[in-house]
Amino acid sequence: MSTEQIRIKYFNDNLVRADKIVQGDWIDLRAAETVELKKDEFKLIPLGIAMELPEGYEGHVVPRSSTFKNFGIIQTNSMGIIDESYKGDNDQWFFPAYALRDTVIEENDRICQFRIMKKMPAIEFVEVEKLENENRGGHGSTGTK
Ligand SMILES: O=c1ccn([C@H]2C[C@H](O)[C@@H](COP(=O)(O)OP(=O)(O)OP(=O)(O)O)O2)c(=O)[nH]1
Repeated sequence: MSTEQIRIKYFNDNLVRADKIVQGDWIDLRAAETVELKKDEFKLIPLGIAMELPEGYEGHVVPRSSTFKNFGIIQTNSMGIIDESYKGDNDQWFFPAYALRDTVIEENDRICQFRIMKKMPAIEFVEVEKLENENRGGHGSTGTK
């Protein structure tokens, strides 16, 4: 299995470096500085990294499952999308955080995780009057049991 190389820049000398990972694992990301949030406050938490993603890929950033329990924050965009073009020298990744309680996130706390994904193929929309397929029904149409 081949290994992809990703050029990464760190904005903070103290930040724990990302490890080489086993195929398929998500990669944890860390707060690059200590951030204090009051209940109901919103802040962008810097993740202290910028990357040049492999051509044709984008990055997906989501919270760790323990993030809310540990820090009382949720990610306001649910999932962060890192565009392939977001690769400038100052294109630092960030985590948009909303606090549901007073909290402190310490430098190097692992608050989220990411993976790279192949970008969608080019798509062209073709407008039609009818789709001519059977209706599946939605919003609970298959029941709960
Ligand atoms: O959680 C996130 C979401 C985005 N980004 C960075 C990478 C992304 O490429 C850039 C722009 O994000 P997006 O396209 O989602 O933002 P937008 O609100 O559409 O702004 P823009 O007009 O800059 O595209 O911000 C992050 O670091 N973390």
